[in-house]
Amino acid sequence: MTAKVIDGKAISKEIREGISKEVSEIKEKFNITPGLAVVIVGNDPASHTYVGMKEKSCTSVGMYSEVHRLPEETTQEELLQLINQLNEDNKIHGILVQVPLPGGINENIINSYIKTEKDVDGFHAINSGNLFLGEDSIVPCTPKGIIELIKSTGASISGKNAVVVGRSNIVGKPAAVLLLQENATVTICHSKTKDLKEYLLKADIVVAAVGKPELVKGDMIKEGAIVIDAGTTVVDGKLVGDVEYSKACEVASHITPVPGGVGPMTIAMLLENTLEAAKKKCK
Ligand SMILES: Nc1nc(=O)c2c([nH]1)NC[C@@H]1CN(c3ccc(C(=O)N[C@@H](CCC(=O)O)C(=O)O)cc3)C=[N+]21
Repeated sequence: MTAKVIDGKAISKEIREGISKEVSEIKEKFNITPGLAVVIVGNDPASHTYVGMKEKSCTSVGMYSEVHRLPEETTQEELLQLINQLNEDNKIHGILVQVPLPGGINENIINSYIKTEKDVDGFHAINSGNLFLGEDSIVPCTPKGIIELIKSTGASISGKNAVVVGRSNIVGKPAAVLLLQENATVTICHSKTKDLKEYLLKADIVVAAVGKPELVKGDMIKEGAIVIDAGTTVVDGKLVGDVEYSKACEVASHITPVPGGVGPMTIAMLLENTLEAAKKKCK
């Protein structure tokens, strides 16, 4: 079997075009321009690249974008002050604080200060709690994009064995909850899992989100599985996923490439969440 490539770049482009149309409509009808504020603290080059991409996508669909680049030595107190200011700013419908944050700043405390309706990352405890409960919530961008990519294959998720590798709050855990909501049988594997291969060989759907280059080998994948690779590690200046791509292509039915898979969808979902947040202000 040679896997079909799930083209995240093309799918996200279509989504962005739809968003762009909706942005023009609400500008015209309600005189509201959806606005996103991104906050980044410190000098991590990869994080600055991602933030630059978010800014560019935002303006390309006609949204308002502002980026706050803060120095490494920013205190939690100073960051909270900025969040409060953005919470009160009517131009801003979405606030995203890029993670990881420098040591000394508690991510969960920062996220808890963001107004829940502006929490376009879906990291606030109220949003993650509502997601967990199956209530309406803002859904974290990467996991939301992952579900869309799986659905783009036309396969149904219900009743499938899904294995999520990784248990981060931003990808693994919420991805597992969303898959469960779609009625998959979900297993979460992580660094302490005894025999990763044993679990993976039963998986009809694999979501790899650990950030360990090529941890998931081709021979760990079941014939015909759908493989979603959310890993993005830079190795020798090149972006590498969590899946041994060329080998996995020989067994999977569908697979996402890195780059060009989950990454662009994450940004499309961020725009979608920002648009939704702005639409709540349209009356
Ligand atoms: N509060 C917060 N929210 C996030 O959503 C968030 C974050 N912090 N911290 C870091 C991760 C990472 N992330 C990516 C987004 C897009 C690409 C992306 O579009 N990548 C392109 C290629 C990029 C390249 O070539 O370097 C691709 O995969 O095709 C990657 C990674 C969002 N994150």
